[in-house]
This record gives sequence, C-alpha cells and structure tokens, in this order.
Amino acid sequence: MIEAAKQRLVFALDVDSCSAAERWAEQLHDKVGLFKVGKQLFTKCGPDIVRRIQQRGGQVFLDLKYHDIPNTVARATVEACRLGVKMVNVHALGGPTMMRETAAAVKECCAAENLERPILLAVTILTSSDQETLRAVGIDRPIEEMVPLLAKLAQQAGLDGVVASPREVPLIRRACGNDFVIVTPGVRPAFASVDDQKRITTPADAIVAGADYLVVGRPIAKADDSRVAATMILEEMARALAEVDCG
Ligand SMILES: O=C(O)c1cc(=O)[nH]c(=O)n1[C@@H]1O[C@H](COP(=O)(O)O)[C@@H](O)[C@H]1O
Repeated sequence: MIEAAKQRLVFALDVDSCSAAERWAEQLHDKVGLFKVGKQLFTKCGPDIVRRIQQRGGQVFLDLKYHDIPNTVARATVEACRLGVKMVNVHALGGPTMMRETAAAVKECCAAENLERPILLAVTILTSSDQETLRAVGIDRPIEEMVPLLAKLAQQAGLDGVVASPREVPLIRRACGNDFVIVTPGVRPAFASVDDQKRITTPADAIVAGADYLVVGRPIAKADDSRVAATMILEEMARALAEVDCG
C-alpha cells in the first residue's frame, strides 16, 4: 500500500530557485509520485525547471491555474502538453467555453504531435477561501453548491478532473462519478500547522473521502525532518487505503 500511496502523493515545490527545486526532487524521489511546479518556481526558472525534474525521473504537475479568455488558455495549455507534464490545471471560473476549447485543443495537439495527454484539471474553489472570501467577491452561493457545480461544468467541457478541498470530495463524487479525477490540496496531518489554508482535512480523511491525489507542501517542506514527515504522511495514506479496500 505504501507504493500506491506514493503514486498519489504530490509534493508542492513552492521554492524560489532551480537548485532548491532540484534538491527537493532528489531528496523526495522515493516518497512522492509527482512534483508540482507552481507560479513562484515557474516565474523564477521558466520551463527549464520542468525539464530538469523530468531528467531526474520526476513527473510534473504544472500548476499555473490558467484563467483568461478561451483562446489564451487553450494555447497556453497546449504549450504545457508540449513540455510533457503529467497534470495541468485551469480555473473552472474561467467558464465552460474556456474549458471546452482548452480540452479540444489539448486533444487535437496531443493526437497530431503524438504526445501523451496530460490529466487536465479545473480548480474549483481555492482551499484558502471560505464563505466570507466568496461573499467579498459577490458570490453568495454556498461553497458546498459551488464546488460540485463547477466540477460538473468541467466534466461536461471534457476535462479529466478537478482540484478541490478534500472536504468536498463526496459532493464531487456524487455529481461526477467515480472515474472523475479529484486532486486535493488543503491536506494537513495532525503534526502540521494550518498556515493559510481554510478548508482542510487529514491525509487519511482525504483518502477515505475518495481523493485520487493529495497535494502537500509545507507540512513536508517545513518539517524538522522532511523525509520523516513524508514517510508519516505516506503511512497514514496507506493505512487509509487499506481501510477503503477492506470496506
Ligand atoms: O491548484 C493547486 O494546487 C491548489 C489549489 C487550491 O485550491 N489550494 C492550494 O493550496 N493549491 C496549491 O497546493 C499547494 C498547497 O501547499 P501547502 O499549503 O504548503 O500544503 C500550494 O502550492 C497551492 O498553490
């Protein structure tokens, strides 16, 4: 079960240099299935960092959360495919047309250029947002309604899955079924601080709820011993996977 847990664990490379990212990729290569390259690292190092991680045998989740007009997002996502990333995301709030055009462009480009199609995800409502955050931007509907609504739109547009809080996994499963990929940040083991996350659960609860992948950054990066922290998270996930298997 540890190997199955490893395949589902994504480490957030939220660092400010290529050398730091490469050190993490080295240190955690046997503990995580994917390395997430986000806005900070990508802005600092550019696409080269994706290639460097891949050269070390690491799979990459390119987390740039594209949110723009349909043509721009579709073209940017096609470039992500050409980098050979395993996962890439857009914001569901960009709307159905944006998501549909992006899914179609990805499919067409990957077929024409014989590329492996990445898992195309839509971010629903950020895990750092609560109801008050939504109200401040004029959204009055409950988060518990917004998340499955956005997930369903993403599915209808041809995307493979969503990024959401582990708290909303059961709602998404009900709306979109078991084959839809659910990636959950906002994961906090008992030993870690909450930081700026608002809608969190433990790794075990995320697995039991039915999450496919767990994204974890600071609970590993800021731990006194990061390899020990990663091992503890993997063991917790493995126990939960065994529980789900038995149930
Ligand atoms: O798309 C994401 O990965 C993402 C979506 C979301 O709703 N919340 C969220 O925290 N993330 C990312 O997941 C990572 C979580 O990091 P930690 O809070 O340090 O575990 C960060 O890199 C965020 O950018």
